[in-house]
Amino acid sequence: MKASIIGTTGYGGAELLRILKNHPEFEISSIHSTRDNLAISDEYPHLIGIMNDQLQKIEPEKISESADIVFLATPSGVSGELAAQFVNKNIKIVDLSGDLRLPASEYKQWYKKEPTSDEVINQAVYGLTEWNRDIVKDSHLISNPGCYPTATLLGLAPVVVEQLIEKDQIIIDAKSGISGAGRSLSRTSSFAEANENFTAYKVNQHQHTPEIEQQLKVWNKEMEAITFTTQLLPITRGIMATCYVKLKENYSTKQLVELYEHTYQQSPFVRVRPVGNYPSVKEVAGSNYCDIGLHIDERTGRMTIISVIDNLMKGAAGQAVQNANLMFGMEETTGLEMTPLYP
Ligand SMILES: NC(=O)C1=CN([C@@H]2O[C@H](COP(=O)(O)OP(=O)(O)OC[C@H]3O[C@@H](n4cnc5c(N)ncnc54)[C@H](OP(=O)(O)O)[C@@H]3O)[C@@H](O)[C@H]2O)C=CC1
Ligand SMILES: CC(=O)N[C@@H](CCC(=O)OP(=O)(O)O)C(=O)O
Repeated sequence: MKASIIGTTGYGGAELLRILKNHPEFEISSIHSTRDNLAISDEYPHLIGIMNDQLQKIEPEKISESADIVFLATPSGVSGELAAQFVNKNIKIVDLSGDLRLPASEYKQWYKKEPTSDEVINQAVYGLTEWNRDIVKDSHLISNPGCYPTATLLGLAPVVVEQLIEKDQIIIDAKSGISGAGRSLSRTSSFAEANENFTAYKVNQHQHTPEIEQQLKVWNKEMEAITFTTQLLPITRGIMATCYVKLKENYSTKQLVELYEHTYQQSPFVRVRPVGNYPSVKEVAGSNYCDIGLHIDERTGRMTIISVIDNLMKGAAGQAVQNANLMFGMEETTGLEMTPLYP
């Protein structure tokens, strides 16, 4: 199967290259950039001797004639326009941006950008793979989830689906490594500002808030607004979402660990930790795993759920390929069974 990548020079694009270069079924047929005078190894010297392909112009007509799938690793605001140019062509599409995840009116409110048309958005299937395998398989257009929503939703799903928690008491304390902000330079992600620092940002205003709420409502339409805080960790990769929920009845930690194990027993990329064991971001770095640990505080009736992913893998390119695998009838693990890079 032939795959093209647009936005190749970004971090998500580079991670797609790393995965697809070693994928047994996908072959990278073309890589694209707005700067088509470069070879990818000019932009990324770590690829010298591995991949020296020339970056090409972004020409949807040509790409859809030569590839079976295109990955849009482009910024929000750009991806939607590109998706609109591919949807009626004979090519499958996986978009890594936020452009297709929300209805147009809500997108405008949270992203403060012009949305693409509802006609395109409505064709997209939300690619939270573990919960949407059946619709992902039959889709031609995938809206890949955001990095924070992936960690958060996989952590919350079992207790929301089983309706074990209060509908208006979810608090999510989330932290991301700096690669989550992409490769462009900015003051907040510069070394001097981020190193040995720890900063909260977009408090109660993060664009992933409605994406999380929307999916919680799919699982249980009674669910109400969440409290969501995002923070910048001085590490390169990794997200930890610590979720606090209020249980409706008394359960032991062991009972809920068993529920999580049961829920995810057919999900090779979700690893539930045993009682008393909590994951760290390093333990999933470079891999497509989402590791989840949990504990119930019997004094307060609250449960703490700790969910970690690598933002560039399960939070972006890894999940994108997981979805692409299903779209072409492959095992979802194909080309994605990397062991985490440790230490
Ligand atoms: N980083 C992460 O952890 C995650 C990222 N995402 C999403 O994935 C997408 C890619 O993210 P990331 O790789 O981090 O971002 P980067 O900023 O690192 O890269 C984005 C790339 O998009 C290309 N681009 C920029 N403007 C345009 C344009 N007008 N037309 C076409 N291409 C353009 C650029 O390539 P060039 O200059 O070569 O054209 C750039 O390298 C974003 O939508 C992001 O929100 C989702 C989950 C996690
Ligand atoms: C650390 C950091 O800055 N992360 C980014 C994640 C952006 C992202 O993934 O954007 P989408 O909305 O397109 O998914 C942020 O919090 O905005």
